[in-house]
Amino acid sequence: MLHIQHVSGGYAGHSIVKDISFEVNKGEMLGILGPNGSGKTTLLKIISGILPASEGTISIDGNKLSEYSPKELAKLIAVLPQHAADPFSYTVKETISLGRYAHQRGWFNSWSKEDEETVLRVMEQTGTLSLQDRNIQDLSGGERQRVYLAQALAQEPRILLLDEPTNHLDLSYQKELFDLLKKWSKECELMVVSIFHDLNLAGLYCDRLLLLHEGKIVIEDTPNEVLKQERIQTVYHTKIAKQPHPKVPVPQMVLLPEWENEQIEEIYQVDPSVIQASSERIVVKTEQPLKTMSSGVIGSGTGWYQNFVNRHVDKTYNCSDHKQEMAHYLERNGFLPGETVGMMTAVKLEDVSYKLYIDGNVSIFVVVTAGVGNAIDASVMDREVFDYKPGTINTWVFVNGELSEEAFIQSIMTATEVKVKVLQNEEVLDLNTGTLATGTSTDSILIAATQKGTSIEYAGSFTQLGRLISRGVFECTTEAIRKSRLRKEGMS
Ligand SMILES: Nc1ncnc2c1ncn2[C@@H]1O[C@H](COP(=O)(O)OP(=O)(O)OP(=O)(O)O)[C@@H](O)[C@H]1O
Repeated sequence: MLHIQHVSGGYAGHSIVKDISFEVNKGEMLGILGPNGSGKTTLLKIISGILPASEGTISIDGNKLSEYSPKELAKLIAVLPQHAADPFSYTVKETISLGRYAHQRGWFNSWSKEDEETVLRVMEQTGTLSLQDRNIQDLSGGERQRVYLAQALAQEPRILLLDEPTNHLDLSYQKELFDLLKKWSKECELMVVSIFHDLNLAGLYCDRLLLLHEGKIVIEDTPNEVLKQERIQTVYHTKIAKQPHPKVPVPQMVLLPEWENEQIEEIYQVDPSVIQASSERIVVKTEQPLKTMSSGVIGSGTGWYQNFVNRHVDKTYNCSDHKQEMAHYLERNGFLPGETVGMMTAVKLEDVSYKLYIDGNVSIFVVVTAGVGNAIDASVMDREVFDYKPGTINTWVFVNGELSEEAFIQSIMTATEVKVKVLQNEEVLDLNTGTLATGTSTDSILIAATQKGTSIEYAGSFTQLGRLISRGVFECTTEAIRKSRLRKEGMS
């Protein structure tokens, strides 16, 4: 275990880092964060023994750093410094082989089979094998960085200290490097202490993070605890937002640019002028992207979208990969799938119902197409499994306002509750069970907000927005169902 206790130190009698205490266990990765000049490199230099600590103790497995000989320390600790540059004209393999120095009994003629195998292995792991005969000075910054990492790994240290190791690396090498370090730290019980400027990379790979500010520890804890929006904004003096990683349970921090504020002046409204309805599709195309939560075939989940397409398909529509087919359809018709939410319906689109609803400084634009031929009662558990059928109720609610995450979710709840009520009022039945239907098997919903203007925290049925959604979805869904039923009756 690496144990740092009340360590202070700096340059020429002036303390840069003050009263630092933390521990790193075997197999653990600790990330050091902090703004420029907060003392990260100074702390790393003190841990490696390059700079003496003016106060406090550093010990490895219970023994103080000062009790180890320089050669013993060189076996224990490897350092990958910032902007490593080599004035000598070595080949890549020679440079990496220098990492074996501390393992050799005498410098001449003592190159062992184990040394050779270790160097070959780390060259393979760091992707430097193909560069082995090149001169280190002829490499790109990223290639050189990998060579120095290989040199540090060839040392087979117990503790690896890294100062911004991804400095010159492109995205794929950043990921590869940390995937490798994570694996090594666990498998070889390596203790890794690394400085990061990229908070997201640190949050993704480190077991714990230490945040430095003006030479002192602000907090040392798990990434989720350290990466709090307020704290990072205060320490880094910049506007950021925290959000969950889409795949793994770690936080991610995103920068909020200044132009985000500037655009508040130009408030953009979504209203009936943006709709284009034909028998083939209903399109809402907005001037600016809207923050969207939806269950569309394309563009589902949360994102920013500018085109909203409800496409008519025949009742017999059957496709093994309807997502891909829909993406091709959108592309063919000039909509970029990355900017579009796409839904399908077998309902005649002439029966669409849409309207703008305004209450003071909040307004919503509701668009509903509703076919109830496939209506089902969702409370009936034991039913035969249906194939995908596009006869459906598609509900779009565009909000002119800035919605919180809660408001997005509550908008979906409110709209769904109202839809169910409309189906009851209209006495729509599940044809299989004869009970009142709650929806169809393929209903889709979309809440899209301009994220400008009035800030809206909540959208439950009792709030201003909730009441607008209740009224809008109630009226539009009722009208759309009636239109669709009338058409069917007219046809029969
Ligand atoms: N050799 C030195 N002599 C005197 N002062 C130094 C020396 N090296 C660094 N400093 C000062 O110590 C302070 C901390 O520097 P350090 O390099 O540790 O910060 P850092 O957090 O690593 O910064 P960065 O993110 O910019 O790399 C800075 O004010 C710096 O000017």
